[in-house]
Amino acid sequence: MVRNMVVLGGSSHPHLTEAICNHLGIPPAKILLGKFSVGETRVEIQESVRGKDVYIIQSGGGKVNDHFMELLITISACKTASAKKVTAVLPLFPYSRQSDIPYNKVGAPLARVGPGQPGGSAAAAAGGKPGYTFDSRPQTPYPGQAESAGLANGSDMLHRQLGRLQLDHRHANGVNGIAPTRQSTCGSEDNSNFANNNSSSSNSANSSTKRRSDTQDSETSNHSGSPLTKPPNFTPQRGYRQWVAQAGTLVADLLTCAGTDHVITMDLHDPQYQGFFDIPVDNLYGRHLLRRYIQYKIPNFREKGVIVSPDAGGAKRATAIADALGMPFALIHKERRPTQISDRQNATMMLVGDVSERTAILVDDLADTSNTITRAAKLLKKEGAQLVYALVTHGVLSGDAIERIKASALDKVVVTNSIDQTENARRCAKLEVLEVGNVFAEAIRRVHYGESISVLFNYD
Ligand SMILES: O=P(O)(O)OC[C@H]1O[C@@H](O)[C@H](O)[C@@H]1O
Repeated sequence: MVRNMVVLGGSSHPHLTEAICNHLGIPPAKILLGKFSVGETRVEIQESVRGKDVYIIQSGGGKVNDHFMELLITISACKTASAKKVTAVLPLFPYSRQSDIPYNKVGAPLARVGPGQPGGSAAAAAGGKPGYTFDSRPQTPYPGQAESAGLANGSDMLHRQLGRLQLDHRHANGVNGIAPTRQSTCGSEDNSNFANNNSSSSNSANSSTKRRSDTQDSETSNHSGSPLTKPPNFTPQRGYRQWVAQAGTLVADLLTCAGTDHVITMDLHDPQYQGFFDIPVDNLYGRHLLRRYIQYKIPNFREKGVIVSPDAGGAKRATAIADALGMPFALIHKERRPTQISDRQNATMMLVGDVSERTAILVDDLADTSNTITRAAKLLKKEGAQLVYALVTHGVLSGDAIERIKASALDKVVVTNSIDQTENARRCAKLEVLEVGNVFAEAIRRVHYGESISVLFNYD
């Protein structure tokens, strides 16, 4: 029984709150969570937290925005009720993939587009249904874009902002017989290289603004008489997305403003996200759980197994497990250049390493749509793997993820219950769930008594 501690559970994951409280030997505090008919969140803490250390359990899956708002209100309620210290326990940190720029495979927001629009798939065009694109929407501003239908249909505010950023359409297109030699920072491949070389790949507003004014300077000099050539055809460049919100900073600020004194989380997608806070953030590792699963549940893992990272970003995490278990390692490289490979599904993935006749064990921090792990599994089987496991810390499994897994080459998907998996496990026999309640309970206990958290990172 721990003293002077209150554990409050948000509505995202009651099972985990219960598991944590069981380990700590205290009941969860009474809290009323609901909604007013207008949809606003209602929180009422039904017991005293005065002078107590409060731990609020709320995870980032499911109705993530509602859960986050509920968390902020609960933190604030604890503070105004004179709690001594408030710790937000976020097994999956919400918005953690938006710590810098919006996530996706190529670094631009995944957007729905209508048939016939740039980026709309052929299938979408044929079926008349909207498709999805990894292109930035709205597109990177470029000369003349204000006249395009896409922008005309966009919000007025965005339109105005983009309009301010645009170069003179007539200059860029050589109307009036004047065309700049280097017309824009956000145009052709050539120009994109030019911009990157001069900006150390920074996307910040300042550097972007600077690049733009450099360009305008160069245009002016062109006007003053140097020989001018027709610019290359303009294609919008990926990468410059000044108008896209960087929600990670906002989320960190909101938590701090609401009154959070401490954050406990697990396997942050980007560990550097901790640096967005000026309060302590304990980022627990899920890999110990995954490692133990391999040791105790995967037959002949040492002789037959190979750890695979589905992308370069997860290589460090995967090699840590491979090294600890003395296992070989393979990497799937996502090739973004066009190739002649006829199998379009796998055209952008290449395997580095040998999985032939082996049990391939994919390791990743999270599976959301499960596109990554299902595509990786297909490739691994094609390369001769006998069995494919996917071991991921956070099973977000949104949208059609469960159907995708069921239909995939994956033999087993192992996730922790950092997000509630009750329904997913019921729907998918391939899914196995590891308990994280004990890990979080021990972290909470250690934080509460001022004991070392790092020992939690070292256990086998
Ligand atoms: O392909 P889905 O499951 O949607 O997304 C999961 C991938 O996206 C990345 O951020 C994760 O690290 C993982 O590799």
